[in-house]
Amino acid sequence: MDSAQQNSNAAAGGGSSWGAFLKSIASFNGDLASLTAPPFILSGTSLTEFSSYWCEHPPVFAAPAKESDPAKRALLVLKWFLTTLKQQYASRSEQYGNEKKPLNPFLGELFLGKWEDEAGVTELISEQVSHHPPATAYNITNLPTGVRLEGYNAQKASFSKTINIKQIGHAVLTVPSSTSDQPDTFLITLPSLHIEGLIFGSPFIELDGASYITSSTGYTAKIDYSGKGWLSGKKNSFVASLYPTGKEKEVLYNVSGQWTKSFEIHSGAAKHNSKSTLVDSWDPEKQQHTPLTVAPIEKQHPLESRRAWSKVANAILKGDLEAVGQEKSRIEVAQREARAREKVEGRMWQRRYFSVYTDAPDRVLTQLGPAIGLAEHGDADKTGGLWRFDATKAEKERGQPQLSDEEASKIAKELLGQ
Ligand SMILES: CC(C)CCC[C@@H](C)[C@H]1CC[C@H]2[C@@H]3[C@@H](O)C=C4C[C@@H](O)CC[C@]4(C)[C@H]3CC[C@]12C
Repeated sequence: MDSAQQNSNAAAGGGSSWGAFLKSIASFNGDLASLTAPPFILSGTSLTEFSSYWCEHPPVFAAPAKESDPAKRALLVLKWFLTTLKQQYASRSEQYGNEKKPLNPFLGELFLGKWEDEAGVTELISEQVSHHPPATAYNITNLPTGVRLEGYNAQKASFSKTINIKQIGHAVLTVPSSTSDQPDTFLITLPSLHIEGLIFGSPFIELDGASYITSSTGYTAKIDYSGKGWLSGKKNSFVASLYPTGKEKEVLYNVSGQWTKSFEIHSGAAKHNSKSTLVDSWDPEKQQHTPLTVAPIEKQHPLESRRAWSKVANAILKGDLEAVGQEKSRIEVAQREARAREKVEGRMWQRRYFSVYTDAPDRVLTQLGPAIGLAEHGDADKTGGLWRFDATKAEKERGQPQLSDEEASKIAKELLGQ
């Protein structure tokens, strides 16, 4: 019996808590962390890890740096964005047969790693920068080309027929220019999503609405998402177009397909137009992905995700729900105590790699936001601030010596109760 069948039996009431879970969803208050999900839905992976989904294919991420024509560069950025969707939104359901509920990161949680392949070294820094409201910030840099993605996001959930999730936040891709000192900047919005298959006990993600990428060189891409029964009748479908900003009808390239399967890029407004030619295509089945390298757990900082959550993750793997509860609550209690100490001592938790951008207004949002409906404030009130990568802090972190075992144990005790 495969996992979808098992879940479906569970959903039919085979002694599982799925029915109770569905009932609890119906009275859902919008707080995803508060959902008590049945064991098969629990994941031992924290949301801070999800930032790595932006770079499954580093050569595709870095490719825009080698293109000097601004329209073709914008197309390469759109292509890279589309190639990330499968891992971002379908990797758990493809691997396990159903979407899973990730671990809710604690403030200061880190996920650090790097990819090494023909694109050279690409570094990932992901940090939980806010707990109330929860927000994760990330910075990904391809060292040889300097192509850099930074962003932050939070999720706002609501219930209407199913769980609907709006992503708050945005990403900024910087691509060094071969002709000018000023790099090209691409402002990226994030798609909304909802959960399908809840009733059958095998939830999976479907994207909806539209998301945008707009560039400082004057090009905008609009991506329209649809599921089964909509535009193409196929799940995970999308159509995208790239046009000079403000001239939506003057389409230079159109892209269509399924973000979980393959897609084609054609010139002009329509795929089947006699003047349109096939420019490029992508089939994830035919592509190699580069695995992310993460330090072995014992070498990680105590606040690094896999080390901090290792006991919870092991308990989830064993299906030992009592231990899951105990280990999670150790972290939660220690975190509450840490916040209380900070309050008494009149200090704030220091983020290691990101700072709230206070020199308002933000240059990128002011310049590019209006073209795609993003406000200057970047929804900072819903993400605990407008977060930007702080290179000075990162440099300082790099210079830090490895913690001794005693120092690591002290941090783990004080901040994680371990
Ligand atoms: C399975 C369900 C019943 C429980 C709810 C789980 C819910 C909190 C999870 C499910 C999918 C998660 C999305 C995920 O698809 C991908 C991303 C992209 C990444 O860049 C940022 C996080 C985000 C939006 C996840 C948030 C948590 C979601 C909605």
